[in-house]
Amino acid sequence: MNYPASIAAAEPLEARARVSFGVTAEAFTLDVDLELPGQGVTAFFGPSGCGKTTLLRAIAGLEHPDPGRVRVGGDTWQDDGAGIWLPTHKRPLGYVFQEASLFSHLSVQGNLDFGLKRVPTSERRIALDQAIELLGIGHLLYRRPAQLSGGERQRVAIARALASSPRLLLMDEPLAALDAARKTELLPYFERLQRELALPILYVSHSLDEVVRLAAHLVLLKSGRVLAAGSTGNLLTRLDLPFALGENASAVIEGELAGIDTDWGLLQVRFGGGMIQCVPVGGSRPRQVGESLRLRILARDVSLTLSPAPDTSILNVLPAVVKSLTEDGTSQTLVTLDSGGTTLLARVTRKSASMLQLAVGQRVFAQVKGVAILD
Ligand SMILES: Nc1ncnc2c1ncn2[C@@H]1O[C@H](COP(=O)(O)OP(=O)(O)OP(=O)(O)O)[C@@H](O)[C@H]1O
Repeated sequence: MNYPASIAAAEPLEARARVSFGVTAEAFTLDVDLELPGQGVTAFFGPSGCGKTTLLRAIAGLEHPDPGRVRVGGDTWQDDGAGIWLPTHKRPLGYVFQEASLFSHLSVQGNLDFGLKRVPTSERRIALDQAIELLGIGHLLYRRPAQLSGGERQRVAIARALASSPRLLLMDEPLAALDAARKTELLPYFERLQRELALPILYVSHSLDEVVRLAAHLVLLKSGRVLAAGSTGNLLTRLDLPFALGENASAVIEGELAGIDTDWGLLQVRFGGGMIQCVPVGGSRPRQVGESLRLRILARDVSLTLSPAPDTSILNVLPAVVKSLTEDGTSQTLVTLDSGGTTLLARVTRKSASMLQLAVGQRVFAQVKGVAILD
């Protein structure tokens, strides 16, 4: 896409916001001070009512934080100290909601033109046909919103947001209103957005799977405060946060495509702990050696041995060191492992942990049964 390198998000996004509603026992206060990557997807995650939407609205200028400071792509949208407050319509942002709010009396093309008209030609950083191509809606341009599926409507809403050449894309549960099949259909488009657009995307979701798949960075909110913020991989494996002990506990590996094994149809991904071979599943796009890849490994898909088994169908056996052992109070033990600087999780039975006499600092081999490619 034609976002110039200067906007290519070298500048982090800053959001300091305090917003209070009500004065009774029901009162709610959002109080955050965040510095976020200026590129890629950052997810806001947390229980219902923790302030995710309020935070997006504060950044958009739909709430007036006091105090507040918002900086995006090197521009200041709010700074109380300097007396700066840009109203929402002056902030170059796109806002995508759960329900696509398209104009029903206009065709798809008419809706897109509306987004385009908001921006003077000199400030256009994205061409309409690029937005159309990116969201795969070229064949829908003459339809009315009522003639679109829910997923198509959402793709048009995103293309319309992009047509206004935003420097920031805000997405508030954009998949929540869609059924599972439509969600699966839409996810690759979201992945394209973050891969091909050099702008930050702030993404609110209730679905941890969605967050892990799309967001390299995560902000965990609780009761209006930031409980934790950082790379998704780091937060997922932290034992003081709710993810690691959950049913779908997992680790994320940041690696690089080292080779493509065409004989066996496998991708070879190198990371700090060695090499992982994985099956390029789903509608995988063509891959290039050297590109970055994120992999997800569920704790329940990792078993441990003290020496590599000679006869096994498991391709990925990674040397690792035990970092911690946490019993869940029943029959399971969660083992955190260091594999060349990357944290992996393994869930084994308490009995197995006892039989292997697992201890912190011990060298083991992690047998990885399943690997999912995230982008
Ligand atoms: N305009 C308002 N006036 C009063 N209270 C509000 C207002 N907007 C939000 N709240 C309250 O602020 C709190 C945070 O709401 P918010 O919508 O930001 O939460 P959320 O994390 O996005 O929730 P959900 O996941 O359910 O969408 C809630 O307790 C909500 O009731």
